[in-house]
Amino acid sequence: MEKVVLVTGANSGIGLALCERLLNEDSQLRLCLACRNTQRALAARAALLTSHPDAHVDLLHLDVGSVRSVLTAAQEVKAKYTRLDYLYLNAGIMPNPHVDIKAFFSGLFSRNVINMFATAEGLLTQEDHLTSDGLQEVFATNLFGHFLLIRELEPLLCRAGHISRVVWTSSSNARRSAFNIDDIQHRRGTEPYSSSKFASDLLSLALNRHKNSQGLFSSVICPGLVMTNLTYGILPSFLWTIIMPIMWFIRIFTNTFTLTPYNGAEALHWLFLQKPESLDPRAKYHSLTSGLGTNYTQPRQAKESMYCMYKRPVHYYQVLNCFN
Ligand SMILES: NC(=O)C1=CN([C@@H]2O[C@H](COP(=O)(O)OP(=O)(O)OC[C@H]3O[C@@H](n4cnc5c(N)ncnc54)[C@H](OP(=O)(O)O)[C@@H]3O)[C@@H](O)[C@H]2O)C=CC1
Ligand SMILES: CC(C)CCC[C@@H](C)[C@H]1CC[C@H]2C3=CC[C@H]4[C@H](C)C(=O)CC[C@]4(C)[C@H]3CC[C@]12C
Repeated sequence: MEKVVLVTGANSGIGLALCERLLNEDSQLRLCLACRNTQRALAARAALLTSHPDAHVDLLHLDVGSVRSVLTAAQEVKAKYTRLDYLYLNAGIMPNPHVDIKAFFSGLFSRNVINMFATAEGLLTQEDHLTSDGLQEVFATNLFGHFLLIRELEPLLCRAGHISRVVWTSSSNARRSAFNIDDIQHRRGTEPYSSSKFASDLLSLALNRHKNSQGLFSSVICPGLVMTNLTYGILPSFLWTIIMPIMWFIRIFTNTFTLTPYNGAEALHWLFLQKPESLDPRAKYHSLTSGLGTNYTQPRQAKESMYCMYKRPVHYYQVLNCFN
């Protein structure tokens, strides 16, 4: 049977670009687009079939922010497929973002300017709210729904004699200081996005520790700064019109400014081609684009502070397991 690949948040941005790239790589794939909005999912499927008329593209209704939806979708996947080779955990949100304009202008004239553009450190806060399950929405969507999905799909992901891969779309905005193991939903802070992305890095480490022996391998990537619905939602559109030429100019000097979804999907695509044994479970794989527009993937080791947390991933995994 053909390889089966499931992508969450596949109807736009980096997820959709990844699907296009995977089909360019292997037109025999069985691709499952897991999306919450049926109309947008149908449009994405139609776009993929226009460029790959013979492709197998299935749709799965999945709202990763809803526990019930994840459980139902997982049942459907188990009933439909006998294998699952790649699970791309890409859906993500950054609701009600606020840019600290003062921090932006002081960063602009500091030595930290490149880092500020690459990571948005100290620039962005969000207003989170509760889902109908009573969870913080960013935690539920970016992390917990995906954790639950992996757990429910274990019969397909952890099979004797078979290798499966989980790939998280994390971010360079993931910050250890935004994460608190005693407040894993980030109820008390203003940087739920940073917290949820750091948590996905931590969970990936934990998954490797727990599941490699059962044939499941997890990796995290950072797509760089990509212009998608998520980024466009951060500023009013007229501001983006003014800023965009500057962004393309900075791109010449800054390889993390991947800018297009195609470029941003580079590391996701690259991981698809790698053998899991050759990967570093502690690295984050970055999509990068050179000034001349060449795409490449580079592993970057987590900071020392992450290693200090190296015992914590297991603890975090246990906390999540007890969560529901
Ligand atoms: N753009 C960037 O610069 C960066 C993005 N990322 C990460 O990349 C990933 C993809 O984002 P990007 O392509 O930029 O943005 P998009 O907004 O284009 O894509 C996000 C996707 O996630 C889906 N999604 C959101 N919430 C849910 C949900 N509850 N259930 C199912 N699907 C959902 C969206 O569906 P819908 O259309 O229904 O909203 C959409 O398909 C995210 O995890 C983001 O955090 C990381 C670093 C940088
Ligand atoms: C106040 C304006 C004149 C200028 C504001 C610029 C900002 C809107 C952008 C500067 C840096 C950008 C980002 C950096 C990192 C991204 C990160 C890796 C991610 O996961 C999601 C998107 C970013 C936060 C992105 C968003 C726009 C900026 C903050």
